[in-house]
Amino acid sequence: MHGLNERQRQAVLHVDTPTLVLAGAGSGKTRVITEKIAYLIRKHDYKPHTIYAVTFTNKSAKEMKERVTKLLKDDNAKGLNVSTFHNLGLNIIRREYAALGYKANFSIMDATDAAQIIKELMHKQNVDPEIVDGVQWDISNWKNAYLSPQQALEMAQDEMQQARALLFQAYEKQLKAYNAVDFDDLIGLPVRLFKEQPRILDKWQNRVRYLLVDEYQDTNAAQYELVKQLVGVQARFTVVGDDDQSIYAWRGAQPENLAMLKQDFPALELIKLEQNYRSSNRILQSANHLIANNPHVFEKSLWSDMGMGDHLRVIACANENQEAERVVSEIILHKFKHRGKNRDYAILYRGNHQARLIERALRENNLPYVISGGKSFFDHAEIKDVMSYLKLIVNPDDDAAFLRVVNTPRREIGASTLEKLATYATHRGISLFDATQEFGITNILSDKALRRVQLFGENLLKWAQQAEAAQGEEVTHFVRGLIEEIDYDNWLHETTNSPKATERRINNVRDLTLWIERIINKAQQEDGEEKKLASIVAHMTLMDMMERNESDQEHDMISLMTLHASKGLEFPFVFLIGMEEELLPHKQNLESPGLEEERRLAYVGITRAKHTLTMTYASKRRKYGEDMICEPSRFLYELPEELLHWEGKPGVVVSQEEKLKHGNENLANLRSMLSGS
Ligand SMILES: Nc1ncnc2c1ncn2[C@@H]1O[C@H](COP(=O)(O)OP(=O)(O)OP(=O)(O)O)[C@@H](O)[C@H]1O
Ligand SMILES: [Mg+2]
Repeated sequence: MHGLNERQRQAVLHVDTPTLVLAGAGSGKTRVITEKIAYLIRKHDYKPHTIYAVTFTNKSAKEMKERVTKLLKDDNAKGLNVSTFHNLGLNIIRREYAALGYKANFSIMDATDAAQIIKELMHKQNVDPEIVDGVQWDISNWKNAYLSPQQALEMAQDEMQQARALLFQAYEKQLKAYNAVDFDDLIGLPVRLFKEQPRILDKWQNRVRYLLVDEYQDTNAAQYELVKQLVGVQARFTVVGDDDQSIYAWRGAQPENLAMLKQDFPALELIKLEQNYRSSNRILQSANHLIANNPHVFEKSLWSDMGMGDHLRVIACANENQEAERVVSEIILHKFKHRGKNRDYAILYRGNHQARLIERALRENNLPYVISGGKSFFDHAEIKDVMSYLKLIVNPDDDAAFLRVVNTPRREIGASTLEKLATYATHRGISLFDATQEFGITNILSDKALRRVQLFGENLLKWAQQAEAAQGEEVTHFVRGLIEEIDYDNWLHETTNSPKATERRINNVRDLTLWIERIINKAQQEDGEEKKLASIVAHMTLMDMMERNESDQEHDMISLMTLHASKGLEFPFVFLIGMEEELLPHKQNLESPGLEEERRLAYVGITRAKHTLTMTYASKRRKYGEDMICEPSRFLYELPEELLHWEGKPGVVVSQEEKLKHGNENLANLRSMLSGS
């Protein structure tokens, strides 16, 4: 615990009473969690596998495990459970699937899969899409509030709500038939199971001897329930959070959970941290000043002994192109002056679409970058195809996967054949895959169709058997063999417009197999485990772009990410772009309580910076094919004037001349530095 301040030490030392650390950004909350895990293992003889820590992203889970391993040096941190809430839920379901009425190799449906299922259900049941617009959202909310379809139906107040609740019911039935769970189920199912079967809960309470939760302010009702269940009356837990950083209300997060803790656990020890170890005082004071505009559950005051630091810069740009160029030229210059590493720089923005121009500018200047939390790797059609094959091979009940791959590549199995097959399967209560294996279909399909369906079925069966037999490296061989056998590269050639796009897609598929290989090797090296396809598929479904890039991140690259994805991270030099009305705050959140959430988002962004923070806004921005005049964000005016340095005036479009002048200055600067070095 060397180097912790007094309050942090207290937070680590409280082992017998539940502990809440409530503190602002950069005050060492995450640090408390890692130190506490090490302390529990060292001084309280906790076995690592009895400690469970929950973090917000896969990336931070990985980082936390590494930090603890380092802290423990020779002591063994093997078996320590650090994961996201969703991964924790998945682990519970993996062990308890039978009690939940699932078969071992259940599939996990992501949001796109779920949307597809809902679309098909609407079509099947002839529901007017307009009536149920946004129903996926409702379903997610119901699940996060752990309401059953029955309860949703009872609560419905008009026909429209009824229609939605009925769709929810059908959706749940469909998932079950596919032996599949969706993302919300990963939390919801364990919660329900623990409610209904106290003996299983007992077992888990024994397994989870100590629970730690980071970024607690972003837990939703279901996640809080899971925490309460797991800790039980023993209440051995530590949670850390910052209500000012709650940015997931739109996903059901309830910052009130912070206040609820005191009610639910009267013995709760509340510890506040006030020293910030991350940012210069100018950055810190600006952040404090901004967030003071929000109503507060708990008052906090942060200080730092990192010196005043530079002024925060606000740069006016003529338009979004100039903004991108300017940010990139600032980075080039700064890197040169300070011999900065690429990885010291982060460019943060409100929405993913803002990354495009920045990316282009970075590429043009040969600056390596990595985007976190952008369009998921899994959203690419080719990745969906291959993953669907793998899912289906692992879980033959996954009809959604079956339908995706049955004609990819083309097998000439037509819509009417599929419909007959589906009717047959529904009638007999079996999956499409199973139906292909049955003799009964000979009576309903034409000879030609039958042959094709049976051939596909035989192949599936063969692959399923091969996959079942394979472990470790054999799994990689199997996946490569499969892609070759279905001649997938060729299919991409045939169906993709440009050679360049084809190449990109083939590379994506290659990346996927390389990634599978990495997962297998890692499991072998770290835990001596020979992975099977089923666990690899489950593991991968839970990952996001962030984790895929995890190995890249260790390389020297500039980070690009949304404000949401930046939570918990820190960078020496931060650029916050698009500081404009209707962008940040987002145009759909211009009024309370959305506006407060936007302000917290800005607060999160500002507090990522250690040494410098540069904010930019454009006076004009192209939206929907039109140039729109933009106003600087109101949040800029909520920062203390004396700590800012404005470059260019608000609302004044920078002329071509000025732009040129600036460009020339930059060049001249660079030249003089080059000649000086
Ligand atoms: N006692 C300490 N002495 C020196 N450095 C510290 C101390 N505590 C934390 N730090 C450092 O301060 C930085 C911020 O810590 P940490 O990430 O744990 O803060 P946090 O409260 O979790 O922030 P956030 O709210 O953004 O998640 C880290 O670089 C950490 O190593
Ligand atoms: Mg943190």
